[in-house]
Amino acid sequence: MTGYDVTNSAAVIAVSPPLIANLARQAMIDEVNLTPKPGLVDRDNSGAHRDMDLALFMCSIDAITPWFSQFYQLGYEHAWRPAAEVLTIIRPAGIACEQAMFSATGGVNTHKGGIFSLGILCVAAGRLSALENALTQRSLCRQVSEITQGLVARELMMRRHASTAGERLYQRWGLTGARGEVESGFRIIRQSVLPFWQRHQPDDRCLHDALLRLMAVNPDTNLAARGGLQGLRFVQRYAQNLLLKGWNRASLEQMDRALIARNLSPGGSADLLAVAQVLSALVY
Ligand SMILES: CC(C)(COP(=O)(O)OP(=O)(O)OC[C@H]1O[C@@H](n2cnc3c(N)ncnc32)[C@H](O[C@H]2O[C@H](COP(=O)(O)OP(=O)(O)OP(=O)(O)O)[C@@H](O)[C@H]2O)[C@@H]1O)[C@@H](O)C(=O)NCCC(=O)NCCS
Ligand SMILES: Nc1ncnc2[nH]cnc12
Repeated sequence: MTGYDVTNSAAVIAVSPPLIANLARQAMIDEVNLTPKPGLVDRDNSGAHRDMDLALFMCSIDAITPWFSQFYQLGYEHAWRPAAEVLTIIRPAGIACEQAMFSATGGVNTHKGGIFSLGILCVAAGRLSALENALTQRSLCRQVSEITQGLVARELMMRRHASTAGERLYQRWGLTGARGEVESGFRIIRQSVLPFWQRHQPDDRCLHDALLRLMAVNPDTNLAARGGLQGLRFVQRYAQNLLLKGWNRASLEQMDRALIARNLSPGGSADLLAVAQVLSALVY
């Protein structure tokens, strides 16, 4: 691992990956393999992307997921610190993980948001474990929110010059993107997805339903970056309509064609689907 060498950290213990790291890896694999997935990379096509495919996503996942154990370990080691100090401590590892992703993908941004959301989740799990708190949906999301409190104000509200898509979209339309979702403790997942998680359904139908529920409400900065607020609303309304009327594989394939034709990719909702799958494995 270049850039951020964790092997010299005395605190790093050679242990099997913690449960949360394994859950996060499996969730990333299940997300990209879910098919069809409107506008997104899946087993059938690359959605609204010309620079990535399923194989590239698997390379990205292999590069990223070893870091999840490091994130967990960092949360564990620094559990004695106030939550407000943790993000500064873990950011270098997060950025190093992004670099590992870019090295594996030849510079293509496959999982920048996924690294942030799932990475913070792993840090929070390590922190809870060190404090001997039970790992539940509520305790984990509360811990995620505590670690990132003030992130939107610090990094979006007070920033004068935008350097990323997310920062530009905040200045233009007030969209808080991944930062807002994480700082809320994954509110959209807690309120719009987990209460409806259909465990008794076949896996694909459960994940498709969850993805539509995310698309229906998530202010996804990827959609806004590609299609403006009109593009974001188009996808939200389309998903709301399918949830209202009922959907099947054919209607998802039709939505896929509609989003591809408009160059719309709900990448943020794809990341949140992986987060939702991890949380669904925990008790409430
Ligand atoms: C905190 C950062 C990650 C913020 O980055 P940024 O300033 O860019 O802000 P956002 O746009 O808000 O977020 C970046 C990615 O997060 C995903 N996302 C978007 N909206 C949401 C949402 N509402 N909730 C959750 N997540 C959201 C999305 O990521 C996915 O889409 C990307 C692929 O799609 P694509 O359209 O191809 O994207 P591009 O390549 O950029 O466009 P094209 O050029 O192809 O047209 C992919 O990243 C998916 O994951 C957003 O893109 C960052 O600043 C940061 O701090 N990073 C350091 C890491 C860190 O701190 N880690 C700590 C934890 S260990
Ligand atoms: N399957 C997918 N396609 C495009 N962007 C994504 N970001 C996360 N998962 C994705």
